[in-house]
Amino acid sequence: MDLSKMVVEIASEMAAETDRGHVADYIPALARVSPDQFGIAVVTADGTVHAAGDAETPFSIQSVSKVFALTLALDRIGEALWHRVGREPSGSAFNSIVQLESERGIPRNPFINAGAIVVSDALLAGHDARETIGDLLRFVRFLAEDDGVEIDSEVAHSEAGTGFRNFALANYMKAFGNLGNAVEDACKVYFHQCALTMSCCQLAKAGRYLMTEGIHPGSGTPVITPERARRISALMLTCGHYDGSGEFAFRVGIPGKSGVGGGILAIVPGKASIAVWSPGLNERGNSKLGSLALERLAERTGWSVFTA
Ligand SMILES: NC(=O)CC[C@H](N)C(=O)O
Repeated sequence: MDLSKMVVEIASEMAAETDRGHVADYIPALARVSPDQFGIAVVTADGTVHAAGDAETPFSIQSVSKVFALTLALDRIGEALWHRVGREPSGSAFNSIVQLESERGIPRNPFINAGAIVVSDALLAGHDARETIGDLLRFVRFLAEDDGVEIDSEVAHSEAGTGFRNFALANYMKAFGNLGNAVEDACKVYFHQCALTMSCCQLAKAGRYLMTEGIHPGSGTPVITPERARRISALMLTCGHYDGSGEFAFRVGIPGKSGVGGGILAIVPGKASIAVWSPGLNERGNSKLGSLALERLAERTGWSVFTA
């Protein structure tokens, strides 16, 4: 299998697609991004990077960051985190508030907005928001082995200025006693983590620890236990695309986490860490061409968590 050729082919197929979805416009700073872009990067177990298209262009990783925040939170807080956030797919939109009322402020999973705000709150644990944001940035730079990873403060402020739904989710959970810190601080951490800016190459490198059962390939040190790495991947498969998670699992068959910036991080255990990016989204807020590209890559490589 010639992966380098395959990613180049997929990138040129995506360039020819005319139906590219719609760029997220509810965050003003994201509305300006051109939908014409597409990038793909595949890092294999031996460390080789196969990339094509706009694979070096930085983009706002948005909800893909929920994977890294969850990893850090599990490492810091451990299993106690699961008292505050569930592990079930929500079947609802990523920013829905509906289930929180009958489920008493406990979000269904860490990959919807409400769940990620709880994770941000858990990471804060009484620390200063700036310090926590700095910790997250350093963690992602370490994972990617790249100090060029940045947080785009314009995106973070743009989102804070229009993030009424996220503030509503945080306030609602605070009312149920499921937020230990001030709503403003938990949301500040959340908005800044969403504003992490990475290229496909950086993102695929950052995701390698999930391909290698929790080991950071650069240093050989554990980022997280093998059991937790498997569980994070399980959550990516069941919850990583919100109410489009079933469809993604059906079409692609590997764990993936999407973000409204148009990025998706996908993991083939033991084989590859993949990042795709195209800013146009489908009706569930997942990258339209990113999903299509992963479907084609999975088809052509035979990669799936359902086959040996
Ligand atoms: N699905 C997403 O990527 C959502 C993240 C975005 N920052 C929001 O809170 O709305």
